[in-house]
Amino acid sequence: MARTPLIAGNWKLNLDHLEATHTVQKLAWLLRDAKHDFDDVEVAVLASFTSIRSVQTLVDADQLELKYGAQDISQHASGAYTGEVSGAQLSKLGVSYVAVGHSERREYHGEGDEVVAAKTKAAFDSGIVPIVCVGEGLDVRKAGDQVEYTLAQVDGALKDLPADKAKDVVIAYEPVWAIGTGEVATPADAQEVCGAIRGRLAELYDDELAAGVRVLYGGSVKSGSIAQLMAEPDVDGGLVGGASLDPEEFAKIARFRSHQVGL
Ligand SMILES: O=C[C@H](O)COP(=O)(O)O
Repeated sequence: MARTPLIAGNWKLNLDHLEATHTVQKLAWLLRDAKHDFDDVEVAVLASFTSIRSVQTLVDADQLELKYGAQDISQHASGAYTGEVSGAQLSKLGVSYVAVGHSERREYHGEGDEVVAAKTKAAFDSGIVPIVCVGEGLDVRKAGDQVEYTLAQVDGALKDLPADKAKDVVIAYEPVWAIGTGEVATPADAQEVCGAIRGRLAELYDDELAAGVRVLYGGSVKSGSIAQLMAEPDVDGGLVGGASLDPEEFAKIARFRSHQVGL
């Protein structure tokens, strides 16, 4: 089954709404004439809550072929949860994607499997596709337990998720030791775990569902490394942090096909 590659930029705690507007304008301009190598690649940016409305206005007004999303979602639908943002609120802003279970949420906000599963469900309940982030830390990698550790996170995030939702989930394998460190996983490292994730999806659901789910790699992705990562059979895109703040670099990443070997 053909999977549409997804290149998603996670801006994290960067860019106010004016900077976000400028970044999207520049990105759209850089990608405007990329039709030949870009047609079937989806590009998205995950903005701070304060920027989403501005990004929406721009994307709608200029009919940009750019998706956008949020970096977090409340597990609750409404109520006395000060500071939280619900799926319904995000959905009203035309959000397509939301990151769930990012390692920075797990580490700094104590989000464990239960919360990640609840947020995954909350996203689907509002018609938003969750990008579920999983991946091991350095100690786990050194012990050689990266596959087992990451698959346990996949099990936790998808617990009780029915197949009609799971078929649309996006999973991002982000080894924590590669995030923001400049140390990108080798294509073989990425493939090992991304392939195992697809295998686990086949066990949890079935082969057909597993074959349709997009599995991204994240961790110091740059324009110089994306093409080789994308050449791996089970890597369907990138979740890009730092490099997504630079529209020129991010556009180059999105146009990975133009610098894939042999093209
Ligand atoms: O969500 C994105 C990842 O945390 C990767 O961030 P990075 O590209 O800055 O390493």
